[in-house]
Amino acid sequence: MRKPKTVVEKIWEKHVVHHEEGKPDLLYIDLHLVHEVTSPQAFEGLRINNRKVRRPDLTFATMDHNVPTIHRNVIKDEVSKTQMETLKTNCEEFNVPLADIHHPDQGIVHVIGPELGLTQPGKTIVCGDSHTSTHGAFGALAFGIGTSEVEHVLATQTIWQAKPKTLNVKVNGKLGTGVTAKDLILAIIGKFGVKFGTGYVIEYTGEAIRNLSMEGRMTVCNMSIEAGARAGLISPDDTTVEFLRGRRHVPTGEAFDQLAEEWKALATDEGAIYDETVEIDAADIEPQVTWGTNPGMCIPVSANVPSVEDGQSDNDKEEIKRALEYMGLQGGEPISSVAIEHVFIGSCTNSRFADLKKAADIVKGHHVHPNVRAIVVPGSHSVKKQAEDAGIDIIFKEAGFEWRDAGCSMCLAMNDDVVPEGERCASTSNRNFEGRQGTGARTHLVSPEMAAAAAVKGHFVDVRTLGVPAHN
Ligand SMILES: CC(C)[C@H](C(=O)O)[C@@H](O)C(=O)O
Ligand code: SF4
Repeated sequence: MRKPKTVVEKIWEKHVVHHEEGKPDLLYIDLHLVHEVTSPQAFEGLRINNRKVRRPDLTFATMDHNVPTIHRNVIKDEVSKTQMETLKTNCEEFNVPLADIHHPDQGIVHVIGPELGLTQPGKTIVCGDSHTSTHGAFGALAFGIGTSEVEHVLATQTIWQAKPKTLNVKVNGKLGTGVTAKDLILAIIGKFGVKFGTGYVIEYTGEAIRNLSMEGRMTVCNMSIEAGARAGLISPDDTTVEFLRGRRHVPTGEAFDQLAEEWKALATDEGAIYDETVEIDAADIEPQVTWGTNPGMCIPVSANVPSVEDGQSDNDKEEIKRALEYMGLQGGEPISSVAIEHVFIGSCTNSRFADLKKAADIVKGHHVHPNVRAIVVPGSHSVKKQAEDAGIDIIFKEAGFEWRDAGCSMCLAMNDDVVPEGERCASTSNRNFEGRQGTGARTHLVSPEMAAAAAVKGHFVDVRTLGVPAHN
């Protein structure tokens, strides 16, 4: 009998171009996604060395980090403006397809890849961006790379990579009503820490993962990097196939059916061996809120913010102390008593149509709290359009939310959408580091549903008490 293999092993074997014992492998790359922040020096390197982009047809660029999400034509920041102009010039010169700021395909790079069907099971996918792990939701091996590696991939369509170890994160049972994929990944990182994935590619398995929609799976894989992992992925199944059916860059008819069978055959075989396995029970998970300055510093919405004395070691205590100080919290107060001034619904973690729809379901018939400024930033132009066609923009606007154009926006302070110093934001993004949403800004990571509920109440609240429809 054939030796059972993991999805990672199967993809790896199909992509090794050169192997030498004890050295990294040279891997073929099927899809290279490019954005304006990490590509300028890479293209410049090609120019200096008089090289071409080897496979422009396997390369796709967009503008996301720097783009304004209102007044599209007014780019105030000089660096942002230069980076966007440079990407345009580079894509023209090197023949790389580009969805620029005004293009109907524009959006956050990790939202548009799947949306266009560029992201497919079994592919090796890279991008000069750490959240490339998002694409792993499709059973692709997708990871972020640095700018010098971007240049290498542009020039050769390959990359040197040491074969990673595999870590099975098995999620048993079912998530409760009102508990989302975002709560799941926050709870995983909260339980095992922000370093437990270091050196591994995580494969998420188990009943709760199988039951997730593709949007939910993308949310989970997106945050693999916040667990320290190289990448995170989920074996392809019928959910994956159905999401991709009919998308622009996938074949149709019989060719699709054949491809779908190949995709499903990539799933990890029964009995395959992982280097490590951890397990968690979905039923134990409550809606989560981060209280501190890394995504592992999260607690259930019913819990109290930890106090310095709760630290297990001196180091722990020091970390808690610093985080409490930065976050302007005492320690010991219920997280639900913490008032917020901003709500951001967006980012590559939670800005897809399904995310916006679920947030809108909570908001409907309510109004944003008078002390709160709330914005919704669709992940792509096409998400925006889909939401508008469904009337979701109206629900948000009537409730007092701002309805913006697509981009990374308030996820990171690289554009005009910034949280002012000392102010607090409930955010559906993936990073709550010091200064992430602006100098001195205080970020609390939550699900779209929890963000919507906080916008209405002006403080964190268990969304389940507002009566939420059953979905993940
Ligand atoms: C700007 C980019 C390099 C960065 C990343 O790699 O993740 C950004 O997307 C982020 O989320 O911090
Ligand atoms: S939305 Fe945020 S996390 Fe995602 S790519 Fe943009 S800046 Fe990075």
